Amino acid sequence: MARAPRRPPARRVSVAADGVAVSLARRLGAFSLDVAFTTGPGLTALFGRSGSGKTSVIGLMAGLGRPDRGRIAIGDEVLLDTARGIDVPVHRRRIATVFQEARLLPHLTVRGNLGYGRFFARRRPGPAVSTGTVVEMLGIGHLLERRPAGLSGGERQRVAIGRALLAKPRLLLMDEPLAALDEARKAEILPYIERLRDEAGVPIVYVSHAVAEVARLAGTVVVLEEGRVAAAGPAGLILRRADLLPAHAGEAGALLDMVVAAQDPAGGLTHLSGAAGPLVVPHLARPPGARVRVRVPARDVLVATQAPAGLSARNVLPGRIAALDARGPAVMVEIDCNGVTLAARLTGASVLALGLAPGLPVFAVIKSVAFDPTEVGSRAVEI
Ligand SMILES: Nc1ncnc2c1ncn2[C@@H]1O[C@H](COP(=O)(O)OP(=O)(O)OP(=O)(O)O)[C@@H](O)[C@H]1O
Repeated sequence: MARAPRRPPARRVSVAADGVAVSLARRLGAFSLDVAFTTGPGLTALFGRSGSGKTSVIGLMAGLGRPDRGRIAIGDEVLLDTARGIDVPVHRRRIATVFQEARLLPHLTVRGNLGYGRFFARRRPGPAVSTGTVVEMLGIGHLLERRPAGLSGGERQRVAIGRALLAKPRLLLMDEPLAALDEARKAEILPYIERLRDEAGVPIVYVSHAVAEVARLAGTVVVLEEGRVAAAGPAGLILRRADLLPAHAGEAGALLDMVVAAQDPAGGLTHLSGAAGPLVVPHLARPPGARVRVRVPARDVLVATQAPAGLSARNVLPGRIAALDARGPAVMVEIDCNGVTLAARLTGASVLALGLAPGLPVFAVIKSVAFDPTEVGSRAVEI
């Protein structure tokens, strides 16, 4: 069995100019929360299994409870510092929260609910985002005169996001905003959250326990386990490392930033290009030139030491073994494909039989069924 060299600890993100620095400690009955992390300027996922403390962190950040010890700063503005006696009241924190349930005001129309968000922005400094911009970004123009009861769950969430944005927040907290929606509604709302991330200019802290959702949306991932930060860093690094995702190790995989190169409607295929090499995936309804993020789960990658022939898989990328990490019966193999790291999950026996070792030239074979169109993210900017 291949033994991996000990890895350095997870890389941590640096504090961006408008990033958020959080440290919070609180005892909640038998549960003790003690976390410290910083966010990037885009979307940071708070990721962990049920009961790891995600909602508790969001609640303390929103000011819905007080930590025993803690500090929260957005850029250089300190909202909470228990050591210095600073505790900015909730209504002056300018942190907006979107919950699982949209919590719209039922007697008001969508327009009225959005107006309610604007009401809070009146005396807040900085340029106001226009209602028209928010309505367009979230695709809710046709809903303005309707009441919440007549909207789908996904539509209600889009209105709740719009209302939150119109309150001119400095930070948007989203606590599992898709959890109450079925798969079709989730697929419908994800592109709007991507636009929000890329266009609204407000940092987002997004709670989720779904790898696919985090892979699609996050620039930075903070992994919580039993009230502690188990790992934090760029999404591409955290999500491919089974050792950093103990509760989700079987779902580890690489994130590839790619561009739609060409469509092949007759074959029902889309050709993607990226630094790792070209990939062919089932048809994606995106125009040529669109930037996408593709997740390649490690369990869907095979490793060959010679260029495979007579293979039905279309996606074969040359590379070199970068690292081997034995985890129980499985070995996580990192493959450097032209500067992009792919991960493959092999058995120890396969690693021995192939004689895999760092530096060895190999071919990563990706089963094209690995590409689920609903898992492919859009990105207008680097995330
Ligand atoms: N007020 C409280 N008193 C006692 N225990 C609490 C309190 N609030 C939360 N807890 C406990 O803290 C732990 C973390 O809960 P939290 O809701 O933050 O987790 P989570 O990661 O958001 O979970 P989920 O994904 O299920 O929402 C749980 O064990 C919960 O029972």
